[in-house]
Amino acid sequence: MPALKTPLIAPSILSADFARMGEEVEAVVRDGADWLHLDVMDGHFVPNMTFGPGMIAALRKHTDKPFDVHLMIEPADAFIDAFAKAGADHIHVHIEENPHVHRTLQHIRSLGKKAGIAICPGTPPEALSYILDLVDIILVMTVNPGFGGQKFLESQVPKIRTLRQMADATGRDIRIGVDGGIDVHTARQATEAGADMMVAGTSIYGQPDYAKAISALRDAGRTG
Ligand SMILES: O=C(CO)[C@H](O)[C@H](O)COP(=O)(O)O
Repeated sequence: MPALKTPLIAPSILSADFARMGEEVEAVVRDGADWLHLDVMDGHFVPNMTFGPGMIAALRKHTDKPFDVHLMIEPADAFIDAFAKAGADHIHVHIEENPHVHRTLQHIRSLGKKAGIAICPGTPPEALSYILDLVDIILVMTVNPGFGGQKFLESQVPKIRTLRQMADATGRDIRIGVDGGIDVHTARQATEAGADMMVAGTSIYGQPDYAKAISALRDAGRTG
């Protein structure tokens, strides 16, 4: 029998209690999170604002788990070094954000960080064709970025499948994450299409028992 594939789980602190963020991070780490997903929003690239490198540096003291930092900011280039210094392990920029994203990805890697590329629902997968050699993680947005608690866009499932084929064709180990509306009902569609990492805000931090929520998501997303 083929081995089951288990997706990584990255709770999004966007849905956590901002007044108790250190405790909220420790709680999901204790309860089984693989990575922490940190959404940085600027009120310009997306119509919402969150936090900057200062918050990430403060949270760094609460866990050694990888910090998966999703920059929904424009321009991002001027801030990459600050997020790296603050303790980001993976830095995602948006393909839509900047015509020189190839250079941005090179820069992220030159800092010793994993380079992530995030892609909005309206952007075709082929937009990533000429940068995949520089990408460690693809973050497929399954909602329009900016807010937690939105409904999973099923229209993105074929895109996940196409990106999985494109990623595998490189012969490199590229992770594909999904972000937005991921819960026990939608997880399987994403992982069957090729996602191997799931970001989840509401379906973890919106639940009374984080350990149960994380393990239910992981089970729901298991394939093979
Ligand atoms: O990037 C994001 C929003 O732009 C969030 O990570 C995402 O929406 C997670 O929230 P939820 O799981 O509640 O949909």
